[in-house]
Amino acid sequence: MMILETNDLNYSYMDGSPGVRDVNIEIKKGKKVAFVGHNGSGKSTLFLLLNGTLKPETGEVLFNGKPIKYNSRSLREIRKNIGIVFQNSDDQIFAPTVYQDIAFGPANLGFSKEKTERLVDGALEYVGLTHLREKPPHHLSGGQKKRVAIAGVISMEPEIIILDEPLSNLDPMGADEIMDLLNELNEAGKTILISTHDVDLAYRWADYVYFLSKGTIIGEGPPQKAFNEPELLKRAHMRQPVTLEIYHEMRRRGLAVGEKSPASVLELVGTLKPPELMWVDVTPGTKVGDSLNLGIMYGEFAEHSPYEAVNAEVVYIHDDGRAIVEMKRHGIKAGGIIIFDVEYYDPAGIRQLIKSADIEIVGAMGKKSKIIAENDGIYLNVTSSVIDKSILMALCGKRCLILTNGGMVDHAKSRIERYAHKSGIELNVSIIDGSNNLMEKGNIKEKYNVIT
Ligand SMILES: Nc1ncnc2c1ncn2[C@@H]1O[C@H](COP(=O)(O)OP(=O)(O)OP(=O)(O)O)[C@@H](O)[C@H]1O
Repeated sequence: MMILETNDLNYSYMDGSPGVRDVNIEIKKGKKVAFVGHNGSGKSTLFLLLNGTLKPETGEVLFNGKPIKYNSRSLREIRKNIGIVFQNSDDQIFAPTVYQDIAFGPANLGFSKEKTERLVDGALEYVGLTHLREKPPHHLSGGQKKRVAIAGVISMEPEIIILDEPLSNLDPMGADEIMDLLNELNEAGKTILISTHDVDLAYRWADYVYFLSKGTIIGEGPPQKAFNEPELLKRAHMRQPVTLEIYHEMRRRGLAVGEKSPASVLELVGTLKPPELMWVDVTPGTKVGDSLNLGIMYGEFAEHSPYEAVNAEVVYIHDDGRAIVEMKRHGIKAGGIIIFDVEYYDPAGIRQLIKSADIEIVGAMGKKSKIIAENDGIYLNVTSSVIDKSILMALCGKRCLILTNGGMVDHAKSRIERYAHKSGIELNVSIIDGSNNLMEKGNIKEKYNVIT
């Protein structure tokens, strides 16, 4: 059964502006869905209809199979279960302190003072804003305000979270943090809907995409299919995502293999076809006969062993600092990834682990892990797209540590397993959590024979 669906939804504004027309959508529980469309295409109107803020002229919205009724009881249930985060946080945040602002929702639902306090403090911790509990929200940065607005919604424990343009006005790091948070909420079972003009974001993030134009759904599907329809993109006033554009260009030049469009940089790298002779940029002083390290080949490209390091011998140096090199391969072992559940964190243990397992790359997913690492002065090499970047590093022989917690531990494991299954590469992966005593034994390298 669908968690949220609409039947022939129609809505026009009082002044006659058409909001949405004949909209039919079906959202499965636990999915990440993006609504992509030009300015004024009806995304915000649709979102307000989905959580009962607007009442359709005709058609219906169904939550868990039941049509929304526009009486106060039904609307209360809907607003509790379908939280909406507005595009402009200032439209949502109004109380004198961050705490009071987040408490507004649960208090309005009639929860006791104790329950409200527990929910608000939980939400504040989740979004990493506990230290700003008593601050006036209008003194916060754009990214912090966005997190207050998200905390206000999650404090009501909704099943669905809708975010209208969640990344507008955020800098790249702030945007990564919000997406990280949304992925964490999704891993915890929430269904997440966003609207966006950002095709790159919709392409890499969503499980399913709807394209809107002039209030109507003009196309839909999994991103790898929908974004490969040039006519649809044109009608939606959208362009192709950069990853896809590069992939198609590489294919045209015979540099990529495989039929399935890559969804990420990781998958794009997987399509690369290895030439035997190639041009590369070289540093001044490089001589003919020098050896360069170019990365790793595997699967159908590895000729003699499961993984092959590709070195290249310089055979010709051109005046402009480029050289022609000839590929030389030798079999090696790929690196590995340790997933560390920070619920079982202790500062001395983690430093010992980094040292004894020769960890070269440390990444953190989720606010809690980042705060723990920051407080302990642990340098984080990677803070966004952590799983994919760790896989890329492991493929180049590096040893990586991912700090995370909660549902993200299993998510990281299954993402790496899925990659290993699809690509046929066996990556060395291990989890450190409460179920093993690796941290206590002192000699992690021996106990932890995964990374060698
Ligand atoms: N309060 C309103 N009163 C009258 N017309 C409105 C109102 N809000 C939106 N509209 C109109 O409804 C149509 C859909 O607007 P909507 O805000 O839903 O689009 P959108 O896709 O969210 O746009 P954007 O990407 O710019 O946020 C537009 O023609 C818009 O002018």
